Amino acid sequence: MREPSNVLQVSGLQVKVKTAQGMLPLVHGIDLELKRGHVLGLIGESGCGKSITCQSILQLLDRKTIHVEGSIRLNGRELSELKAEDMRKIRGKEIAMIMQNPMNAFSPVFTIGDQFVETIRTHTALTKKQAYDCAVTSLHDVNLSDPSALMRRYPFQLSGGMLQRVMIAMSMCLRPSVLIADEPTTALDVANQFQVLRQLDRIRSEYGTSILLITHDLGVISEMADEVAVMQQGRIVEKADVYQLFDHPQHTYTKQLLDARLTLPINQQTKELVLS
Ligand SMILES: Nc1ncnc2c1ncn2[C@@H]1O[C@H](COP(=O)(O)OP(=O)(O)OP(=O)(O)O)[C@@H](O)[C@H]1O
Repeated sequence: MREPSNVLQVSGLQVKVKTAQGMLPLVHGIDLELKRGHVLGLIGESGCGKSITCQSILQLLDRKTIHVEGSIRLNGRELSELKAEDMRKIRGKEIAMIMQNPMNAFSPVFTIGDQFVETIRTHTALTKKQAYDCAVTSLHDVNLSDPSALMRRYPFQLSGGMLQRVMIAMSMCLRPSVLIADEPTTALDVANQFQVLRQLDRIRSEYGTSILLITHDLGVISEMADEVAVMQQGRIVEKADVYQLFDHPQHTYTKQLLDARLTLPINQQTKELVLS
């Protein structure tokens, strides 16, 4: 069988932050490959550089204080050379992100409905009515009750977990080739974790979207990921197929992460729900 091609190819990504003491490296030349329709899990301790890696891929970091080097190819197109304006057109439509702090992704002065419909219409040829209908249907699919009322609310009236689900619903309408999901289930209760994972899996299987999934929950990784990259202090220390990683971890740090999982009561309920 032919191997699926890489939709996202990150090579030699370095991120440095300007400090009073000079440039401080946060990410040390990492490589990541995400295949079409696959889920790549990115795991590692808090502060190891997972979120900053994702924000670099999407060029969301402040260029005045953070310096990014390396190649980021999306469907063969080099993103690091694009102008900010061109990158804005790609973000959301071709590569989207569900943020860990979703409040930052919304403007406080417009309703969820205005922002949802506007985002869809910026990237698609849908009419206002079609965009509204798509929004309501997908909000319902991510288990948000009374979607029509929710469309009239402002971001500050929703919890972080609700806003994350609004972002997933937007992706269901936009169907990007790559979706970066940064801790998409952390802020949710068990039933909603299950619902979100199911919808992410649906985005992948129905639209062929590739997902870069960041989570501390190894139960979620074992259920969702095809490949896994393990990050430690700004470096990728191990990359493997999910079965290989769980059954035959190679790096000491990976073994420590897996051992910690055996001693912690990690989200067994979610795992059982996903498996059922
Ligand atoms: N905008 C920023 N400016 C300067 N330093 C930053 C910025 N964002 C993150 N950092 C630093 O970069 C390092 C990596 O942070 P990052 O948020 O990527 O970690 P993470 O692996 O995603 O952690 P967590 O799992 O807790 O979300 C940390 O030392 C953090 O303090």
